[in-house]
Amino acid sequence: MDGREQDEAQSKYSFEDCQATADWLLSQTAVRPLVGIVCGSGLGGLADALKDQVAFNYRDIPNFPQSTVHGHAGRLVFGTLKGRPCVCMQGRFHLYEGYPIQKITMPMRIFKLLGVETVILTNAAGGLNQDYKVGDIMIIKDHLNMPGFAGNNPLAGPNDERHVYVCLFRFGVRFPCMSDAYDRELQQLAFDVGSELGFSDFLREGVYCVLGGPSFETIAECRMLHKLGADAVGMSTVHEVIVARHCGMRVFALSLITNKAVMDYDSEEKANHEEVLQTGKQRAEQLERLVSTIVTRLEHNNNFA
Ligand SMILES: O=P(O)(O)O[C@@H]1C[C@H](O)[C@@H](CO)O1
Ligand SMILES: Nc1nc2[nH]cnc2c(=O)[nH]1
Repeated sequence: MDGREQDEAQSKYSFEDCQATADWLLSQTAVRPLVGIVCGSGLGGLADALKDQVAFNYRDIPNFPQSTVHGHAGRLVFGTLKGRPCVCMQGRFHLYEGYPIQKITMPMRIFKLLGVETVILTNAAGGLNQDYKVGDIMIIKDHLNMPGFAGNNPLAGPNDERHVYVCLFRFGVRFPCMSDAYDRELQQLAFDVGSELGFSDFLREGVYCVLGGPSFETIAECRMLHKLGADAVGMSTVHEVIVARHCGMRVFALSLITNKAVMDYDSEEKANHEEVLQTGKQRAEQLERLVSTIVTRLEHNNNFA
């Protein structure tokens, strides 16, 4: 996209558009969520854990994109997790679906306007770290934003300063900090909860690298990403994190290691989406317990970036 196209894309998802969508949702449900959850590939079962659900198909929500990927149901579910009001995206959007980056991250701004304070994101990822096993859950402590290196950042384009000054920092500043993108207290909380639940054997922490997809990586690419410091590779999350932090929400993110990245020319293994969904099913119950227990321990947050 050139600069003009980027400006156009950005203006299509303006504050007013997001506000209209948020107002529509708030008029349809009495739930006032403080926690927003994004389910990764094959991890949509998390949404089923919500009680007293009010659910919307993405196609029925004004201005909302549509899910096109198998394993992403395309529903926005409001409800409570152990009494805590939540909203859960059962299906997310990816760059490779052909959407502008501003569109795939728009739900983060909707979360903000709904009153969400803490965002919990999950994804399926390939393990680059040689100590990782399929089924491990990696607490994301940092990221490598490869599309961002090439100028594809969800915050590119005009920054609506009006809202910075007039609307109580609803969106955010021109140059947001990302060295504190992943909340350290929440990472510690996740380790504590994981240990109480007996999950320590498969709980890790590491660096997630986002690529555009949809092709999986070559062997040379996996080797390079590992050398650059990535522990896991995927096709999502980072863009959402940037927008969530831009508008001042606290962020916690998890990768389920659904497959081992192929690093060796002698290997017969081949990354495939069926394996990704299958591993999601196998770890679904533990992931759900981990996330719902973390949610019950969250404190109120006013951490504006
Ligand atoms: O939405 P996530 O990041 O969990 O989805 C990953 C990346 C691709 O969409 C898909 C590949 O199997 O899983
Ligand atoms: N890019 C990428 N995304 C994934 N999502 C799940 N596994 C993988 C993988 O190996 N590579």
